[in-house]
Amino acid sequence: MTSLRRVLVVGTGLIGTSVALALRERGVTVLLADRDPLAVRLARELGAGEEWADDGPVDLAVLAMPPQAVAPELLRLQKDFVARFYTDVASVKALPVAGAEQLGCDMHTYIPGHPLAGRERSGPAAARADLFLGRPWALCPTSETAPQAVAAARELVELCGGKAVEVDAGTHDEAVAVISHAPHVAASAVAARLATASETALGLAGQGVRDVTRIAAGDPALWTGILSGNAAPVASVLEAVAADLAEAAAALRALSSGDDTAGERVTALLETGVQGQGRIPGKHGGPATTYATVQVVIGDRPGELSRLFQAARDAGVNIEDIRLEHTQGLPLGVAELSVRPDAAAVLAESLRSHGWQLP
Ligand SMILES: NC(=O)c1ccc[n+]([C@@H]2O[C@H](COP(=O)([O-])OP(=O)(O)OC[C@H]3O[C@@H](n4cnc5c(N)ncnc54)[C@H](O)[C@@H]3O)[C@@H](O)[C@H]2O)c1
Ligand SMILES: O=C(O)C(=O)C[C@]1(C(=O)O)C=C[C@@H](O)C=C1
Repeated sequence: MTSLRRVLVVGTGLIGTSVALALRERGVTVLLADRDPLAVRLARELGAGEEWADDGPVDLAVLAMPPQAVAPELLRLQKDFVARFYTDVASVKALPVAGAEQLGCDMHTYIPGHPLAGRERSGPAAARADLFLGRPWALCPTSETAPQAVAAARELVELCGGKAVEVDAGTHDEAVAVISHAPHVAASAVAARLATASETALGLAGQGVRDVTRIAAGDPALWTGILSGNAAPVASVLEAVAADLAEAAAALRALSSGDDTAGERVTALLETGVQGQGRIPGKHGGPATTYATVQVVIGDRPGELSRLFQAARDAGVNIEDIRLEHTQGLPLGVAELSVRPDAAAVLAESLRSHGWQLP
């Protein structure tokens, strides 16, 4: 078993700094590098580690930069014998592997990786130590990757609280086209309609449109790199999505022209959607759990959420998920707490008895 004592993070943006923070919490010495000195300084100030001064090799180097930058950077680091092993976190895997092979990188010490966790914000300020907790983390060893490199990456994943999933690079890229990359483009297409929507329409926006478009706020430059690095698989999924959308539009057009039978064609798509959505595994990769929700009115002021969490803790109830709905123009909102079904009544009663307002 390898033991990661010193890890170098190259690229101290959202993912690199999150990895660094998670490792620091587990007592690992973390060194930080980025081509942007401000990103390193901010990561350092956030407690993610110390600036790398090239003072002796590290156990593992984590390359956390845009996909197209991974292979050239790997070559540069390997030439300087910076680390025993190297991994990356890029959202596509065939591209950096092919690039590393073409550039003549040492493929024995390189273990390609990809944590399936992220945010729609970039940079160190958005980093979180708990970002990877319970999340899948793909590891894509090539036929040349040394078993010790795989063990080092597995230890990294474990230290960050993720769940390692070994899969080859091609299968990974096909999979993420369906579960991440095409959904991002679809979210952008829906969000693009909002760019010209009326103020009246935007003023009526509820949680639905927020849920569907959250990821569309991601960095366009980063996402152009991701999508172009997985172009063919993403194009195939988008063609299927476009065909479904065209069919739904045609059916609704027919319905509006008086063809009452066309509604069934829409229902068919909605039903397949329910089926597909239900197949997404639940939290921590286990089977999907149906949680009960408890709604609580909360004031829009500092400390209100932590008071609510404390109240749930006092009631002995674990909050599985939380959603906040803001009430426009009012200094309050509604927190929707997802809890195990058998805990919902206990939590509701306890909150009421402590003066919380439940609608
Ligand atoms: N954003 C997500 O949700 C997410 C999730 C999982 C994986 N990823 C992958 O993680 C990687 C980083 O994404 P991010 O969201 O942290 O981006 P980010 O923009 O927050 O950070 C990227 C950092 O890399 C630095 N950088 C770029 N080229 C460099 C180079 N050659 N050498 C050193 N530093 C360099 C940039 O200065 C920046 O600080 C990408 O490959 C992305 O595909 C992103
Ligand atoms: O939750 C988000 O904000 C994400 O963008 C996360 C997400 C995803 O699609 O699940 C996005 C891209 C990454 O490669 C991995 C994770």
